[in-house]
Amino acid sequence: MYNLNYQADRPLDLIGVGRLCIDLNADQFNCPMEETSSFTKYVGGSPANISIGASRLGLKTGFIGKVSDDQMGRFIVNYLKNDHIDTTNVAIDKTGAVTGLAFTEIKSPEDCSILMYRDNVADLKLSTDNISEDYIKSSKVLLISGTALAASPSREAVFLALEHARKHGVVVVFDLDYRPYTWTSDKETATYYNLAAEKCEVIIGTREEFDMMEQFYTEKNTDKQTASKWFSHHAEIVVIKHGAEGSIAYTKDGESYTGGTFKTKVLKTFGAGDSYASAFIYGLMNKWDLPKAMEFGSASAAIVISRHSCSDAMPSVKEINKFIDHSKTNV
Ligand SMILES: Nc1ncnc2c1ncn2[C@@H]1O[C@H](COP(=O)(O)OP(=O)(O)O)[C@@H](O)[C@H]1O
Ligand SMILES: O=C(O)C[C@@H](O)[C@H](O)C(=O)COP(=O)(O)O
Repeated sequence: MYNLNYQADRPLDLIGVGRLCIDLNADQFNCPMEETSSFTKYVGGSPANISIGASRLGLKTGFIGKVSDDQMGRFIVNYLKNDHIDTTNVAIDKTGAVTGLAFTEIKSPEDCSILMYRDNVADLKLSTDNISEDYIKSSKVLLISGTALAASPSREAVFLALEHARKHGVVVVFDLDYRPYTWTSDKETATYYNLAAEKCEVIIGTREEFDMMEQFYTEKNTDKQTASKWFSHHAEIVVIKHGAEGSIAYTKDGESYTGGTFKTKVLKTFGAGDSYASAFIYGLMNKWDLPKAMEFGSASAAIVISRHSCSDAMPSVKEINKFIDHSKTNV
């Protein structure tokens, strides 16, 4: 079992911090980017997707981020507001920075990739001046994502947010969200990821993401060895995701739980991790046991990968329960 203590008096359940971007998802399937001619626009960025997913599940959600001072920035803020996400701490960049764009390529359901345009992006301009201690202490959970650590001043903003969260008993969830092209040096990447992970109660990542953090080791760690390192810091739960093979969660008391996957009609693979995280966090906040929270995460992922978008596709509790019931009656 795990031990996460949420402060009961907080008006918000979860605050996401970091990237607010745009996904431009290919309208043509089974088609390389060179031949793709049209895209549909959605709000994107891993922490944005997770926060939207959490809000759809009924968690009272806020966001700390920075958007461009243009139509794209306004589109993002309006979308969050429509999804009942508090945007009072979403700042507007005044330096002429732009919104990050993620063009998705769907060559086949198993072969998807993302082409990111992230030069001079507003999300990485988030600074310590945009971090309010009062706001952070108004939440039970703070969700951070690794990409915001890629450059200053966003990096320092996240570390300040972590400082406030630890001071005020806000449970910190870290979705590793490693995007190589936002970083310039492998060693620098691992260094900052490890420094942030030390301060978090829940760490969620893929095997490859943990491998990146462990690049200084001479031998490859097993999942169990990877997880155990963090229990000597603040971690209560470490989740290691293995794509279509499922996930495994470790708890500080030495237990581990294997999470399966649901059969689904995969349209594209991106969005799996973000939907898994939002539904898994929902389970944790409802104090479910880990197998139930992992099943809920896995079902949400199965739904989202069968749909065109990540953010817009995030399901409600009712949809996830219906999907689980339907899947169980069809095995
Ligand atoms: N092909 C698939 N079919 C069913 N579920 C999947 C599939 N791929 C991923 N999932 C679910 O999504 C979760 C996260 O996926 P994963 O690919 O590991 O994360 P990320 O998207 O962050 O790389 C998995 O643990 C699993 O539950
Ligand atoms: O995070 C981004 O900037 C892009 C996302 O919006 C995107 O759609 C995606 O890659 C989702 O990531 P995943 O859930 O880890 O597959």
